[in-house]
Amino acid sequence: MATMLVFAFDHCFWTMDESNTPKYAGQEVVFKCLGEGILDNAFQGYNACIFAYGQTGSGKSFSMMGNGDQPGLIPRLCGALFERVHRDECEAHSFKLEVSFMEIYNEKVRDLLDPKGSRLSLKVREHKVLGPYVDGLSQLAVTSFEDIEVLMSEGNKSRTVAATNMNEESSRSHAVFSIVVTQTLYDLGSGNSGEKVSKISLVDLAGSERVSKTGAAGERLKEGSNINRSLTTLGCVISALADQSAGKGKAKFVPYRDSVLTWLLKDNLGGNSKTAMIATVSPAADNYEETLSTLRYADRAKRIVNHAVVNEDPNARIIRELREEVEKLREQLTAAEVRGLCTTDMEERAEPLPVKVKGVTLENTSALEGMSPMCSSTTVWEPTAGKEYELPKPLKLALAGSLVKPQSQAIDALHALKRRVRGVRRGRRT
Ligand SMILES: Nc1ncnc2c1ncn2[C@@H]1O[C@H](COP(=O)(O)OP(=O)(O)OP(=O)(O)O)[C@@H](O)[C@H]1O
Repeated sequence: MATMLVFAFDHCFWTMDESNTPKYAGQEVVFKCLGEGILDNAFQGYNACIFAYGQTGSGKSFSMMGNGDQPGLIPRLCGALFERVHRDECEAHSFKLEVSFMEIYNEKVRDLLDPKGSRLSLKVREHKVLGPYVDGLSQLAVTSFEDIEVLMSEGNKSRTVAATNMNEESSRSHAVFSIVVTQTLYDLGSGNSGEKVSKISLVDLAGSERVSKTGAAGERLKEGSNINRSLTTLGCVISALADQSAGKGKAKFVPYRDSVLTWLLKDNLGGNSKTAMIATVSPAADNYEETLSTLRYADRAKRIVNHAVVNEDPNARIIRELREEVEKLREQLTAAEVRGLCTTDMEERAEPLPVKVKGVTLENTSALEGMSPMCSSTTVWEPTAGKEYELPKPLKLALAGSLVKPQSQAIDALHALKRRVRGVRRGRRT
């Protein structure tokens, strides 16, 4: 009897035949599904990560980097990142973007953006607060998408690739492309500022493979066993974290340190990061074992629950909260204007007042239902009728039979906001 295996996933992208338009999910579709969410998270101040896992030749590099005609997630993300930066940049909000690109080859870290082009391996160290990091890794400031494009292309050229039986240009290393986005928020009134930092890590893993299939010998064999070692450790880390998330082994040891890859991705795998995994599988007939193994990996990874937090300092948090409040108030005011509901009367009233329209007093203001008047304090302009109605003071309009006072609520909230700002400033002075 056939066994049915069930695997969980969030999206499935079919990329086998471009001519099959209804089914085919191109690079743009993958970006819209995964990339845009990751970008939103990063702008909110969360760390974010996408990593691609799969058998050699199954499309990891294609998904992450793509090619000239079909750019993958990394270039699309970078393009969209700059679009948003240019849209949001203003006097009260500035951005700093820094890029690094490294590969982990035979358990050693190499800087793919080293200006001197040295192939020296760099040391991994641990910071008490920030966790594991690569000592001496270039972190280059970029101000445009073109800057990033140049760095990407330089880095890709330096990557260790080789031909195997299964892929002419097989990545023999794990590549980690990172962008650190630092947002500075300024409170123009008080001159205070705060920072929000997020790190986006985009990881193209080396292919999982069976030595017999890749035809590896000599140097390729050594690479292969190191690749498999780090991917096996990744599997163990994912399993331990999945068990922890399921409450099965709270104190279960997570072997992050058993490979450089898992050590450096510690936060992305089980900590402060919103992480997505792309599992690539190939339709070739004899790939059953590899496909099964990839799906098992992905299924376990999906069970991990990370605990991401917004990386912001206290000043940035206060400025953000105040801005959110101002935004909410603006929305309330706009909604009031759009719905034509306004009041010059700050006091609560249970009943609508009679409204005088061109000398005629309307006892029931629901007669104005369906109109969309634009209000000033004493007149109502009804654009479709081309008429201006004069209104007595104090005034309150009730459309659709309901009495609301959005403007007064908004003003109350603004007063509360001002009191809070004053309180914050006073608190900071003392
Ligand atoms: N969805 C796809 N559409 C078109 N071409 C693809 C697709 N996926 C992969 N390819 C092509 O297949 C070849 C192998 O893909 P790729 O290099 O991305 O595999 P990989 O998983 O990164 O392999 P490795 O682990 O050996 O580096 C490349 O020439 C790539 O352009």
